[in-house]
Amino acid sequence: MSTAAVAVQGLRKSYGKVEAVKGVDFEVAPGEVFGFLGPNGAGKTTTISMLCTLVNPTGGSALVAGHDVVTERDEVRRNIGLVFQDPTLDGYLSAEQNLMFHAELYGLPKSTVGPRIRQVMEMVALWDRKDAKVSTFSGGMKRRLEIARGLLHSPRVLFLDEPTVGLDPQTRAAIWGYINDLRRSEDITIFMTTHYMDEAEYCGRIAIIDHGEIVVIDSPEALKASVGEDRVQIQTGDDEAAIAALRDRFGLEAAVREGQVTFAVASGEQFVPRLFAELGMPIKAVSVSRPSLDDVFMSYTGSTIRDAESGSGNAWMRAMARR
Ligand SMILES: Nc1ncnc2c1ncn2[C@@H]1O[C@H](COP(=O)(O)OP(=O)(O)OP(=O)(O)O)[C@@H](O)[C@H]1O
Repeated sequence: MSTAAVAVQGLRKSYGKVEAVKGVDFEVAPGEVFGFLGPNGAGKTTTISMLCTLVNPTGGSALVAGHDVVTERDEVRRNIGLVFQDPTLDGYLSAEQNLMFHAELYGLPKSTVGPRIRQVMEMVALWDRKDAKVSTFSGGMKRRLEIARGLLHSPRVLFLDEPTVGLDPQTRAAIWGYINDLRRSEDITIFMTTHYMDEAEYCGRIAIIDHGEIVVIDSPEALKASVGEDRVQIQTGDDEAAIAALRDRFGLEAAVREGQVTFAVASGEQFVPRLFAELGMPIKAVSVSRPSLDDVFMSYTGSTIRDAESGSGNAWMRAMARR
């Protein structure tokens, strides 16, 4: 039997003709923070829903905490905590009452419930608001309370589906502070999905998922190192002419990404003086950046995550991708 916290083989899910997840394989080690990174519609929620036993797979297999998600659903559920995109807290109840309700659902021993509720609420800095109605909470406070609730029964694996979606940058950073603290204080594995690049940086390893398939799995550092080249973006008066000039004069393939002519070169800063001297047309602005997870995503899928979400990733860029 696998000792992995999560072990997935050939997992698939189709909704009619839509193949939401096309056969994914991966393992998550105990104690790891593992992230699924991909644009909206890539299949992240469907995968996490299968692992949490909320959706039945069409094919393949998955073990969570050593239990099969199809044949041992109750065991899986006892061993996992869930924080999903849509809040499921009861606004009419106080924060503490919401957690008590959850404790009852999970049949936690009465003697341990009080101290454990206090412990998890302190973890997310909400103990002083325990008697307040949840309807008076901000979005960030609700998400923190959901994380506390997800931890209440001491799960071995905590699943977070887009844990900071819709929150402002400061609140997102604070939530990540709590998640990192809890990883140190609780013996727990975290599986999360995100379409935020900066959020993926918090993960020990990430799987990039696109159109229902895992494109690559590695640590954020290794993925960035694998891209190697810098990203250069320029603004000129004529994007088409600039793309043609880059191809003709430098042999570079460029495309308009997020509104700017974008291409990759080995040493961007050294290339810029040549660009100004030899492009043969005025350049209004230029920026050079080291490979980010954005570039990793683009390199492996042929589209930036934002363009993929707006549906403007094109076939030409896909052809350029490494696959
Ligand atoms: N219940 C369903 N019935 C039909 N199609 C579905 C259903 N759930 C998901 N899909 C489709 O499966 C694909 C993957 O959706 P999924 O929600 O897993 O993506 P995602 O990466 O989690 O994106 P998001 O963050 O927007 O939820 C999409 O094409 C979606 O329209």
